[in-house]
Amino acid sequence: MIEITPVKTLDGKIRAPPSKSYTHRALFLGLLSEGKTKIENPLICTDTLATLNAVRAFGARADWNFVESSGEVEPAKINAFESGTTARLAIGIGALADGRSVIDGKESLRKRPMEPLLRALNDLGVKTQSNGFLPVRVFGGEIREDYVRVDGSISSQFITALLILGAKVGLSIEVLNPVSKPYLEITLRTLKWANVKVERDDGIFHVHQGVKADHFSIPGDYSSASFFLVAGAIFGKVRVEGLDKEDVQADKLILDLLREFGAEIRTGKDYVEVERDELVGQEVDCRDFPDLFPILAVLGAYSEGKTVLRAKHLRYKESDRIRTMALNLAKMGAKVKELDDGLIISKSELRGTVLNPQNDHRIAMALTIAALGAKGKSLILNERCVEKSYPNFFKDLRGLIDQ
Ligand SMILES: O=C(O)C1=C[C@@H](OP(=O)(O)O)[C@@H](O)[C@H](O)C1
Ligand SMILES: C=C(OP(=O)(O)O)C(=O)O
Repeated sequence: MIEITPVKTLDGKIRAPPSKSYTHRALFLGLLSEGKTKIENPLICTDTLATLNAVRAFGARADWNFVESSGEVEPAKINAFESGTTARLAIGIGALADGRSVIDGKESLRKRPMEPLLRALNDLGVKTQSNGFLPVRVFGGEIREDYVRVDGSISSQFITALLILGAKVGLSIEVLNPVSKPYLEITLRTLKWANVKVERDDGIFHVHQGVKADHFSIPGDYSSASFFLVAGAIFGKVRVEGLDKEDVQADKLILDLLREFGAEIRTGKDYVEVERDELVGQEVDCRDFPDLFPILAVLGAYSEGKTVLRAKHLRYKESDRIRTMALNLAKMGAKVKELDDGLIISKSELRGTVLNPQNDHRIAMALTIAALGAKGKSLILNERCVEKSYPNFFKDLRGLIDQ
């Protein structure tokens, strides 16, 4: 556990870690591309280690900065740890391997749904075995159809998995009720960098066969940066360097959201700076940026009036993020009400206490920021869960406080 001592103000800068979403995609597209693919500035964390291990298990020679592959995929046993992105993308890639692949994970990942992707693979003629959750067995090697419909109402990762599969075999993918839509833009952008041709026709993606990935340069991660950007809005001024203003990441929307809450935002060539101003609560549909939900709930606790946050699929992440945030913020004394699809939180005087993020990295990071303004010290249990996406989070926080 780690003790968090409240701060009076923050005024400093950090450098954003690389993007987890881009790193996953670069590694898997390197696997599917014949030859050597270079990866510059990859994120090294538990989730991307699961993907690096998977790429090796599927037959490539790979390390953090390169993947060398025949372009073919061998049957493999995959342990995705707790990485939903790794598991879903690996299940799709298992359809290419001539034989049986087994994709499994641990703890929270075994509770996260896989069924919409399995149904899509079955419709393509790929045999799978599972109860709709991990472990999943995929009997690959024969894809008999080139058109598939997929339900995107629980996760965009099912669609990303099919888009990446389509780069090898050619697929038309009809998407129903998509959530987290900007993550599809990240997928399309990395497919473009891998010279994959994709045509869009309303809700249908036509992915042409053929992938040649030579080089990826991973941009800064807005999801990880969001914790410190919100800290700037609440406690003073924070500059985050290494962020690309032109990026398509879902959580780049934190900038517009912070403006709507009332914070001062300044941007430069590769940085974003947030400064405290009068914060007023907002009603936000978080369906397209689910990873911002935990830190937006904290922002709501420091904003005048009420903040309403909604996104039903938040219950299917590393924890039930609606319940976990509501319970912990209530324990801090926040005025918070859990809804079926989100929560309502009002400006509250928070008090330090023992906080349990339920092993969910984004909850641990959000509660840490909440604790910085509480009355009295807090303890965060199992804080090492942040290593899933942001191993240097507490180091960066200490650096910011010491500036
Ligand atoms: O495609 C990706 O890289 C991700 C998609 C999102 O998941 P959902 O599409 O399941 O919401 C997001 O929560 C996750 O952190 C990463
Ligand atoms: C949910 C997340 O990632 P994944 O779905 O890959 O586990 C996350 O990073 O918050």
